[in-house]
Amino acid sequence: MATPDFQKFEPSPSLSLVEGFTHLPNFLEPEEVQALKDAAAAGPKDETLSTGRPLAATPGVHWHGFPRTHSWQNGAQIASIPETCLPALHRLRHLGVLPARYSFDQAIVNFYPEGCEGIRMHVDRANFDDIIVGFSLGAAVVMDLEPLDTQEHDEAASDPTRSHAKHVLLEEGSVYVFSGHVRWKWKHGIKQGPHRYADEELPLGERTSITLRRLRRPDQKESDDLWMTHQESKKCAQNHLRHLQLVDAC
Ligand SMILES: O=C(O)CCC(=O)C(=O)O
Ligand SMILES: [Fe+2]
Repeated sequence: MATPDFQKFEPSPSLSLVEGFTHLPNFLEPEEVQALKDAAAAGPKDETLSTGRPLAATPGVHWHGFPRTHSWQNGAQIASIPETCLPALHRLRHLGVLPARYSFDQAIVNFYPEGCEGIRMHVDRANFDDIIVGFSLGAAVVMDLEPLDTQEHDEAASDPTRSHAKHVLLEEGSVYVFSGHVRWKWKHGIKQGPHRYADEELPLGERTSITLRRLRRPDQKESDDLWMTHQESKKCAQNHLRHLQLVDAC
């Protein structure tokens, strides 16, 4: 794979529509897009496939919306989702978009069939920590962002230079990062297609997103590894549970 050109991806303020939101179009190299598509097509290695959106409060890779029972192609030389995401996560860390020593332990692979209803406006659950990273594969869509606070909403709406809702074009290979204000104080969602962006109708097609998260735990240890192993993450979760039981018992 070619050496990445970090200069090319320098995040500029114009890429941040809302405080805490970073959008990096074309951030993934074509080889990375292909490797992620292959990993998504191969399906879960040993993780359970879910069709709805359960709590997903456990570490590992969770698969949502896949139309078929998707079984790992045994013996295929295909890297796992976390392994495939790592180079791009390293670049994000190098650019300062991800803080040093912040690690992930969960990925949600969402499949959106062509013309599906998208994903309703929501704030990502509080059992996930401050930073959520999303990779886009397949058809381009528009993600809507809207403040939760009606005051912020009204102020923005009365200022002609700011629209109360923001719209981001998520093309294949783009990466977005939610943290801080936008993570906790804004909601986001994707409407049913076809979408319009800059007066053009976007072609319909299937799309897969991969969002990387970290389960929130008070005793979270900092790590140089970008992906916390299952074992470490499980130990951390057990400690958290013990901590909660102790608190409950008091
Ligand atoms: O498909 C996307 O990029 C967004 C997914 C999302 O918001 C979620 O899984 O919470
Ligand atoms: Fe979300």
